[in-house]
This record gives sequence, C-alpha cells and structure tokens, in this order.
Amino acid sequence: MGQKIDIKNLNFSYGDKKVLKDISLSFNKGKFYSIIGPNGSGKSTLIKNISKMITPSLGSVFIDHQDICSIKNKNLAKMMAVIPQNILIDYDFTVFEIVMMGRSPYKRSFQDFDSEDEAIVERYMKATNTWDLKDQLITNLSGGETQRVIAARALSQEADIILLDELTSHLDIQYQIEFLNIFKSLKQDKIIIAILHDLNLASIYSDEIILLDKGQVIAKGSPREVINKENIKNVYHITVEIFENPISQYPYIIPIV
Ligand SMILES: Nc1ncnc2c1ncn2[C@@H]1O[C@H](COP(=O)(O)OP(=O)(O)OP(=O)(O)O)[C@@H](O)[C@H]1O
Repeated sequence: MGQKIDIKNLNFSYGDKKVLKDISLSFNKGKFYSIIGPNGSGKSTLIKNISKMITPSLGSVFIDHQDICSIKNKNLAKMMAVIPQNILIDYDFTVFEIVMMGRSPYKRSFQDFDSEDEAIVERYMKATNTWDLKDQLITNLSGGETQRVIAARALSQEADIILLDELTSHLDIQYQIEFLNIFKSLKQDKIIIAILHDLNLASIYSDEIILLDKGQVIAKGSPREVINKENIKNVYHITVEIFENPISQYPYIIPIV
C-alpha cells in the first residue's frame, strides 16, 4: 500500500481563483521529493489535494492506481501521514495521548491500544526527542515542540507515504537537520514529499525537486536539473550564484544582494 502516487491533470480553484493548473506528476517509493516555489504558488494546495483534505476541481490523484476519492479515510490514514503547516490543537490532551492518536487508524477505539502501540509510540517519541514531554499538555508547548510531537504522531502512523507541509518552519536548525535526517533514513520504504522553503536544504535532501510557480510545474528533476540561475530568476525574481557544495557536490545557492 502506498508504493506510487500519480497525479493526473489536476486543477484546483478556490471559488473563482485558479490555484493549480493542469498538474501531472508521479511519486515513487524510495524517494525524497521536495516541492519548492514562492509564497502563494500552490504548494500547500497541492499537498492538500494529495492528502484528500480538498478535492480536485478537475483531474485525479491515484495511490497505487486507486483514485483517492474512493479510498476510505481510515484506510488512507494507514497509507499516508500528513504533517500540516499550521497545527492548532485546542484540547487538553497530553503529548503522549496526541502521539498515540497516530495508532488510531489501526484501532476501533482508544481502549484497543496495546503494548505494541505503546512501544511504537515510545520509539518515535524518543527519535523526535519528545519523550521527556510525554506528560505535558500539548497546549503548553512551544511551536517547535508541537511540531516535533506532530511529527512523532505521523511517524507512529507507520504509513508508506509522508507529506510534510513545511515541517521545518518552526524548527531550529538542529531540529531541521535532525528531522530531515530521520525522514531521509526512512525513505527506502516510503514516499516522502516535503514542502521546503530553504533551497539549499531541498538540494541536499531531495532525490527530485518540483518547482511550482503560479499553480504550474515550472521544472522537475534532480536538484542539479532544477536549481539553476535561470529557474530561480524566473520564479523568485532574484539573482543568485550557484556553486557546487564541496562536501556533498549538490548545487549550493548564494543570493547576490
Ligand atoms: N482557503 C483558501 N481560500 C481561498 N484562497 C486560498 C485558500 N488557501 C489558499 N488560498 C490561495 O491560494 C493560493 C495558493 O496558496 P497555497 O497556500 O497553496 O500557497 P503556498 O505555495 O503553499 O504558499 P506559502 O509558501 O506562502 O505557504 C494563494 O494565492 C492563496 O492566497
């Protein structure tokens, strides 16, 4: 389950506003994909379409050749975990309870959680450095701590597809790197799709990058194919120099100011 995602001729509008225009993309297991592009270019809207949070105006998203509209939400949650951009939790759940919710697609009720679920939750809470927060109320955490807890919950879902909508936005540089390393280390069994604003991080971590602008795919391919002066000028309207990172050999961008 969750070996391949195919997006075919996807269009999406909010009311009269066309936000995604004829997008066709494929994502395969074992790869880390980044979606990059300027503010308002449609990145989150694309992720929301892939995760069935919203429904395409035209076109379709398929997982393993099955239209996601025909997949029940509970089954979809076993295939796909989403870490959203804005996390709003108003309820007084403890951190442990929030992460345990990641196991609910496999259960009929809260009472069904067993020692295996607890072991899975503990493993991912330790990996995301949230175990020490387990008895705290989620409402009392900082933005970065909350994001780490939500990542632990998504990992506990043990889904084959992980969608990260700007996971790194609240995280300091240490956690940005730690998290991207966690997802990279998991990628051989999964499809990871991350929205990233930091083009240098996208370059280091991605097998493939998708560059969006005004709701259209402007470029897709390896970091070397996508991160070039012309594409960056075209889309972000800035002048950059591109060097080869001496350690990783990936393209490294420096804005010329
Ligand atoms: N719920 C909504 N109703 C109406 N318009 C929306 C809604 N959500 C997003 N939009 C508009 O759709 C466009 C694309 O938004 P989206 O959030 O997908 O962009 P993004 O590339 O993720 O941006 P950012 O980098 O700023 O997060 C924007 O012009 C935005 O104003």
